[in-house]
Amino acid sequence: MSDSQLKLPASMDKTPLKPPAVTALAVNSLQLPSSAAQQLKSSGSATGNPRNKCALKPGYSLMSWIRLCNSGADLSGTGGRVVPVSRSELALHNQVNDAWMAIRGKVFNVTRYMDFHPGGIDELMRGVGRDATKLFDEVHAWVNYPQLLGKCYVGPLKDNVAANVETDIIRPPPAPTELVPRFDWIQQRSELTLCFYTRRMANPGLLLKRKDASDVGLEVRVQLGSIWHVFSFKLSAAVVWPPKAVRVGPETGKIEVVLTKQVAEPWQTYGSQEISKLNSTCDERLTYEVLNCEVFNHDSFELCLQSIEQSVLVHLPVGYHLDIQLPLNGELLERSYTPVPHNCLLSNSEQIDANASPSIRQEFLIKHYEKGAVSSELKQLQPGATVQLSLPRGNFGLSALEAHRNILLLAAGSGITPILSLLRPLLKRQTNRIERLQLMYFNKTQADIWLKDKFQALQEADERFTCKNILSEAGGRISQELLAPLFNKQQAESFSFVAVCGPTGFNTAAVNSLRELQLKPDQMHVFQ
Ligand code: HEM
Repeated sequence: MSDSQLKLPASMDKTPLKPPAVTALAVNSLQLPSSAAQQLKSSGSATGNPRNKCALKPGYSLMSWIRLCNSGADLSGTGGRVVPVSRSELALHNQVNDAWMAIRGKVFNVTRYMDFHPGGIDELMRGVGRDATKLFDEVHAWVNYPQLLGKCYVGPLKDNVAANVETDIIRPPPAPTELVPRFDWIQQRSELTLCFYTRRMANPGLLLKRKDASDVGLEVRVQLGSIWHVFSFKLSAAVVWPPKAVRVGPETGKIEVVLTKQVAEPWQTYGSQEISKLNSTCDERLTYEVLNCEVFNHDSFELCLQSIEQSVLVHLPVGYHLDIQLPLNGELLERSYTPVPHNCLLSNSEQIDANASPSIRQEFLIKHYEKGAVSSELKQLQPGATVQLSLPRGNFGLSALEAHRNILLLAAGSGITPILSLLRPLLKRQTNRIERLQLMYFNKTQADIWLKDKFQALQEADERFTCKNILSEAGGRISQELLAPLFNKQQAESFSFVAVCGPTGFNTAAVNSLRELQLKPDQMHVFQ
C-alpha cells in the first residue's frame, strides 16, 4: 500500500459534534444485535449512548494515526519484512505492549494502534494473540482495516488455508436475513446524519419516505434480502427534504443519510424511533409519475419515472429489479425491469459507472415488443401519467462474488440491465480487487446493441474491463465452444464466476455450456 493511499475517509473528514446522551426510552427501542447489546451491558456505556466509542487521548486522533503511518516508523516491528506467523507464535504476542492480531489470514502488529483505537484499548485487547476475524466482524465489519493497518502488517498466518492467504478470500457472511441493522447518529451544527450498519457485502437496499409535512417524520427502510427493517423516526426538530446526501455502500454495508437541519443548532437527541419489519414480497406499491418517455433506438425507449410528490427515495440492492404495474382494460399488467443508472440515458454523456446514489427517480431502458402488452402500453405513456412500482425484488447475493477476481458477464439483448448494475460495485471493490471483468454482449445486429459507446469508454478508462459484442447475424451464439477458451484452468486469469442474463433459451444454453466446462452451481448466477 502506498502512503498516498492512506487518506482520511470522507465520513471522518469533519469534526462532528459528539452525540449527547440518548434517553433511556430511545435506547430501549434500539434493538441492538445481541453481540452489541452484550457489549453495552458488559462495558456499561456511561452515557447510555448505544455507541461504545471511547474518547481518545489528545494527540491520538485518526489524523495523528495517518501521520504516524506515513512517518516511516516501523509499525509492524519487522523492519518492513513480511514474516509468516504460526498460531503458537501469534499467541505469544498477547500483551498491550506487544500485541499481534490475525484478521482473515493476515497478522497485524496492533501495539502502536492501541491508543488510537476508537473502541478503546480494552476492546482491542479482546482480539490480540489470536485469530480475531469473527470478533472484528461482529463489532464493525465495515471498518477498512487493511487500509488502517497497512503499515502494521507482519505476515500471513502460517497454518491458515493456503488459498485464503494468497487471494485474500473472505468467507461469505451468514444469510443477510439474520442481520438487524445497527443504528447510530451524529450531528454537526447544521446537519444530522443517521447511520445504519449492516455487514460487509450485505448489499443493502434503502427506501426513505417523508412521513408528514411537518418535516420531523421520516421513515428509513433498510432492505436485507427479503426483509425490510423499518425505522420510523420522529426527529427532535424539522429537517429539509430531500436529504443533503445519502450514501449506501454495497461493500461496506454502511448507510448514511445526511439531513440539513432547518434551524442550525445542536440537538440534545435525534428524537425517537420505532423499529418494525416488513417482508419485501408484500404487495405494497409506490406511485410514480412519468417525467418523460423517449425513443432510445429503433425498437427501444427510455422511461423516466419520479416518485409522486417527490416523497420517496429508493436505492436498489445490486442486481435487484422493480415490477412496473399499470391498469389495462380493467386488468392489472405487471412486468419486471431493472432500472439503469441515469448516465445510461441518451441525454447523459457521463461515463457509465458514475454516481449511483438513491433517487426520487427510477429510469429504465425498455425494449418494445410489438406483441408485448406491457411494453406497448409503457411506450405510449405521456408525462404526468402514473404507474405503480413494487418494492425492489431479487435474490442476488453480492457476497457470492466476493472470492472471485476474474468474472465473466453474459448478457443478451435487454438482459444487459441487471448486468449493468454489477459493473460499478465490482470495479470499485476494495477488498480482493477485481483483476478481469469481461462482458460478452449478445445481440442480433449492430443496431440492437445498447450503450455501445459507454462500454467502449469504460473499457478505455479501466483496463480490467473488456466488452465483446457477439452478433447472431454474423453467426455468433452462446455455446460451449465459444466459452471454452475462457475457462482454461492452466491460466491464472481463467474466469471463476459467471453472471448470466437474457431470455430463457439463452440462459439455459449458457448454464448448460458452463456445466459442461465444469463450473459448479456456486460459480454462477442467473438473473431470471
Ligand atoms: C478484534 C478486536 C476488536 C474489538 C473487540 C473492537 C471493538 C470496537 C468497539 C466496541 C468499537 C466502538 C464501536 C462503535 O462505535 O459503536 C470500535 C470502533 C472502531 N474500531 Fe475496533 N475493535 C477491534 C479491532 C479493531 C481493529 C483491528 C481496528 C483497526 C483497523 C479497529 C478499528 C476501529 C475503528 C476505526 C472504529 C470506529 C468505527 C466507527 O466509527 O464506525 N478495531 N471497535
